[in-house]
Amino acid sequence: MQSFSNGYADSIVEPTFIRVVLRLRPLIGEAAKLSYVEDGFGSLSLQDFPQVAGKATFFTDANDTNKFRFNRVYDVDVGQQEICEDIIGDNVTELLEGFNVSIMTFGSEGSGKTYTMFGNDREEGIVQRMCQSLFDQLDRLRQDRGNESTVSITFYELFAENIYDLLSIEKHSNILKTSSVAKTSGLSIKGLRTVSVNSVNELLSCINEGQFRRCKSGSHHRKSRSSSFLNITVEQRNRTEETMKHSVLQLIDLASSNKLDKNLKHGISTDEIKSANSSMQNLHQMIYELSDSKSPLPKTHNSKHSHRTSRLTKLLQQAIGGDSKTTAVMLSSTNRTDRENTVTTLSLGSKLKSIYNFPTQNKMGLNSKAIFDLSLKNMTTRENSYLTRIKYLEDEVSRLSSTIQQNKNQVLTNQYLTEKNMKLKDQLGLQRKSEQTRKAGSEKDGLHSQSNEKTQNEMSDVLDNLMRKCEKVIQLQLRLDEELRQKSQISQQLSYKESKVQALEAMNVKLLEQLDNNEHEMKNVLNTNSILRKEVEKWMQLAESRSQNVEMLQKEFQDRQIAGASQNNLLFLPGELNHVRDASKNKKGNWLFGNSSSNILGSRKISNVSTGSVMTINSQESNTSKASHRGLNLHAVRLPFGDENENYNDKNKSSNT
Ligand SMILES: Nc1ncnc2c1ncn2[C@@H]1O[C@H](COP(=O)(O)OP(=O)(O)OP(=O)(O)O)[C@@H](O)[C@H]1O
Repeated sequence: MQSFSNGYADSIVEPTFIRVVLRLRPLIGEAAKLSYVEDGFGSLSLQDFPQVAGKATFFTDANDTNKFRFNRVYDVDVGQQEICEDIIGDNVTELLEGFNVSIMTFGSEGSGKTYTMFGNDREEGIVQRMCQSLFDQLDRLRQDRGNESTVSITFYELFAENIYDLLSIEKHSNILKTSSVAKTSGLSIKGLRTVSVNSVNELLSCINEGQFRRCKSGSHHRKSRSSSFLNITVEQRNRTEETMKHSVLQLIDLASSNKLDKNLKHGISTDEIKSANSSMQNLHQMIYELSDSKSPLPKTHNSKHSHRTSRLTKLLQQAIGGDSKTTAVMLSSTNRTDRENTVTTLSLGSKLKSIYNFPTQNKMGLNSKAIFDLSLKNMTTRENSYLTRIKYLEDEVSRLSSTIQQNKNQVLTNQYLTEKNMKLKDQLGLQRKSEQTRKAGSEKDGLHSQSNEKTQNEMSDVLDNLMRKCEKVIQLQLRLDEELRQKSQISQQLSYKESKVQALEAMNVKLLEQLDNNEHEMKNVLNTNSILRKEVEKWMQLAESRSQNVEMLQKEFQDRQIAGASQNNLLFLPGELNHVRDASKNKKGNWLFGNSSSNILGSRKISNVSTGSVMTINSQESNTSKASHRGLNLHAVRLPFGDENENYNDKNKSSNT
């Protein structure tokens, strides 16, 4: 490879081909797919494409007509991250070594140029990833080698051969003036804003601002036909090594390469369509010319001439055939209906791949004259940018001061009118008084002429009229005051009532809470009651069954006692009790009757007898005793219930013993 000097001491120029990669865009919806074969070595063959409209010039190789060669082909299924990282590759490192770097996207409408360069809401593009990598590496160089660096950017778009500043501080950016640089066949843009940034966030927010302005500046076709140029300038100084590096990263999102039909409506004027089409045509032509030139010599007469045809080609002077390390990203559709555009893109890509660039390492000794020239140039650019900003701010200040002045004048006029009004009122009062005095005087004297009297009468009428009006105004004012007072009273009452309503509502809430509590307690009591009721029923059933048992036992006992008595020959004289002493202590029961000799005479159920176990009644005292029983003691024994029987048996036993 031949080397050339670029004019700076120690700078080496190494001619190198532009790196060209191809990204195939996935199909949208149900579109029919172009059949192609990617051989894995950067060659793409279109299978169903023998020729397009006879444009054999599109083919890269006369013997191998369908083959287009690239440095790499990314098929439809390769993701954004992998593509971006591969494209960025060593570019940031080379930039920081002092080489200018250019990356440009190229393709027809909707092929994914902006998506690949700037990404979208969900995925970052080349720009974001490169900016991050740039600041990461600058940080590392500062820490490891003590490099001091400054980063500044310009961001503009070219639409229909007009340049607009995307970082302009004006709301609507104007067309910027340009002048050709004879030496380099490049373009100098006047009044372009340069912004210095200190962090990746500052840089990205500037870029987002510009990109937002570009997308919002008009119809989709306007954006599609515009090319954006993002230039990031990096300056690094190393005081230990006494070197300085200066490099520019150019990120170019080119306008769509397909022609726009000027007979259709696109939301842009016919002139603009014409200009955009011819601008793109010039670029295609330049690419063909440069690729045909087999000479690796930089800046030949031909190459300079090729760049001069339009502003677009002049702006691409550094990237195509210039001093940049350039990567061209060709974006292509795989849709069968886009075949013609695809072939154009593939052909241009193949052509670009055969163009020489002449990357130069811009590294200088710190004491060299070049560094001062460069610093001077940078300072001039910055000064221009500051001057533009200062001018804008001055305009703003003067606009605001004139608004303030207008407001001030208005206030002064108001003050003046109020004062004048007051004076007139005073004058009116004085005139009225003097008129009254004069009237009184003239009545006294009777010397006034009739005409004077008439004038005076008229004046006095006018004055009266005015006074009446004034009085009316005063009355109206008073009425207004009164109404206002009433309104304020009503509003006070209303607020009082509102507060009362609020208090009542609060009370209501409390009462409802209490009611809830009571209901809850009531439920608890009812539950307890039902449990108790069940208990009582259980106990009653138990009592019932016991009383049945007792009755059975009692009966058994009675039967046994009678049987026992007959066995022991116990004899009772038959008797009858009908005498009751204490009714409250009486109990129903079966009683045995007998005489003092313990003979059971009989058993009888009686209703009213004392609960005492044994009653002894002298039959002689009894009113009801029968004659046959007189002189005998009658014993009556109540047969006890249940457990009472046992006591009785015990007693009986003890009395027997
Ligand atoms: N490889 C891809 N994968 C997924 N979506 C893509 C791809 N390429 C492009 N798109 C989507 O297609 C749409 C058009 O892409 P983009 O705007 O990047 O195209 P363009 O070439 O810049 O178009 P134009 O020149 O008209 O401005 C966008 O919504 C984008 O997100």
